[in-house]
Amino acid sequence: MSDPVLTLDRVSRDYVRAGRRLAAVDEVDLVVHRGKTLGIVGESGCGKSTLARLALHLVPPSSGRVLREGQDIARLDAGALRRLRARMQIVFQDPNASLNPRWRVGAIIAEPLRAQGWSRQKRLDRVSEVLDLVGLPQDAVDRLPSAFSGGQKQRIGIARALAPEPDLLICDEAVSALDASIQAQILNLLTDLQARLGLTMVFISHNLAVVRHVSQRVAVMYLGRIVELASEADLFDRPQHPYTRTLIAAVPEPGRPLQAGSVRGEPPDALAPPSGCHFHPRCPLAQNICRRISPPLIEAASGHLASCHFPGASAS
Ligand SMILES: Nc1ncnc2c1ncn2[C@@H]1O[C@H](COP(=O)(O)OP(=O)(O)OP(=O)(O)O)[C@@H](O)[C@H]1O
Repeated sequence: MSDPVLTLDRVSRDYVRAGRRLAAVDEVDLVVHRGKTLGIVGESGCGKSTLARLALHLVPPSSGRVLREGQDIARLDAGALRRLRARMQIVFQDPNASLNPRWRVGAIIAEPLRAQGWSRQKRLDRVSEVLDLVGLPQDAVDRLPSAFSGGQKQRIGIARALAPEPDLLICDEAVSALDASIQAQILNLLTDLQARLGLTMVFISHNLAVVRHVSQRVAVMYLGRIVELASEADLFDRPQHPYTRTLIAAVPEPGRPLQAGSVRGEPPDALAPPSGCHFHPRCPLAQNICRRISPPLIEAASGHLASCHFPGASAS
């Protein structure tokens, strides 16, 4: 396996809401290897965006460590942290919200370079390069975001993220606001860029089909925890956790009727998580032990982690 670019070592992030502690991310262990894409999937509120913010050091962990190439980010001095920030970039969900409508595209893309002290000529050259990389015309530099379609705006967001030559790109619901046909174009662009630039990516989405398209490994999150982690093929062909199986069953496939109601019931309240396995109130396999004991994330099959007392079992 290639070297780790990003490591989360028992990372938790708590918030306090209504006077109570909420574990948005709960003791997560993850490694993202160089040149690979790790997909993170889960329902709204399971902690995906908090995980992205932790990885980018936009919020510090409440406990645990975030390591970049083996170095604890929290221990870097200000200069090292500033240089590191340039090397990890994020593409957001909604390009309409993340692109300043009053700035021309050239200025938007060059902004992170200005912050890094690049000279004007170097900025101009780099903007021209990244426009080519993302398939936008050179004359885009002088236009406002409003002149572009949703898919093109997301290309501008990707160009801005790529401008400072990051080695780690985090995509947080990066195609979720786009039409299906445009989603496919942007996903293909991202996989192409990854291969050409050797990027390491963390690709976050509530949409399993989208995550599958771009990821080599996939982590499934539920209420702040990783409940399953495996290669893309193992996760989809041999899911071990009942939550993952219900998510997969809900993915529409040509020729297969859509399964009604993907996961039964609503996600639990993060302020009052269920006892034992957090998934047990919605699980078709739940037994007494599931209500009492939280299952650890362990190897259910070779290289395939799941936190379930009955991995691989199916409901009869
Ligand atoms: N700043 C905050 N203060 C209080 N609670 C927060 C904060 N940020 C996130 N949370 C809570 O932490 C939990 C995880 O939120 P997060 O946004 O990380 O989930 P998510 O999976 O990205 O969801 P979504 O896709 O809806 O954004 C939620 O219960 C959320 O309400």
